[in-house]
Amino acid sequence: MNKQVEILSDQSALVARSLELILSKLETAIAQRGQFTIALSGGSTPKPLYEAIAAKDLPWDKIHVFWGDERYVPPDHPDSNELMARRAWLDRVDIPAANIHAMPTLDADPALSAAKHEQDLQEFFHTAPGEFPALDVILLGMGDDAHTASLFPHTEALKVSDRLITVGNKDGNPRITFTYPFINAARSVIFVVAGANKRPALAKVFAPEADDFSYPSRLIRPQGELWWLLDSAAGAELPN
Ligand SMILES: O=C1O[C@H](COP(=O)(O)O)[C@@H](O)[C@H](O)[C@H]1O
Repeated sequence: MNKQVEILSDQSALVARSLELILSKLETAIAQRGQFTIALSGGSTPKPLYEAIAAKDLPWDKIHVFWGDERYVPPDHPDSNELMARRAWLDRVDIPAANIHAMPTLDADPALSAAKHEQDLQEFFHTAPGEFPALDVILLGMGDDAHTASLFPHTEALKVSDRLITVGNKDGNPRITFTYPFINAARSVIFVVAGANKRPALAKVFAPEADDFSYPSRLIRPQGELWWLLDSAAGAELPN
């Protein structure tokens, strides 16, 4: 694992650096493999980044968009991660509908949605059950409880290591989420984290010793690159 930590002066510098890094991974992926695969995070932090990506002139037909997690709500619900990304980015550019690989959220049983999405991913990446394909970039956020994607502290999703997709649990409400081994198979994992409220969780995630099940972002140890892009409010108390 190649881990890099950058602390950016403010939110706009954080967005600019995140954009620069993603565009460099996109250029390499398209030059080497003819397409770029990226999984998006939800929450509030990445919205200005998605708006900045939408303003670029990119080869949209070669870009495939996935989500690292989704709230179990219809795609037009205000809490939907898909809706946020569509409004901020995808609805503003000429990306083919077939390149948008949203997580299903309309089944009676979230486990069925997770299984369907797993199958979709296996078909897209031409992988067999039990194999973990490598996305070019997985963007992640981190909650102030150190959750990432929908891998929440002390939940069953943290024990799932034989699948790509599983059902997360946020205070009793289901979510759909990438599993940690699937995230760890990515070529680049990029955390984008902002705000002073994230400092205590970051201290635990960066500590040499702490419990992975209490601080799930610690489980993210990818085979490829691991980037932590932080604004100065989030990164203020990290050791140099
Ligand atoms: O619930 C979620 O929260 C995390 C962190 O969100 P933020 O608003 O603190 O940036 C996010 O990464 C995840 O995708 C989302 O579903």
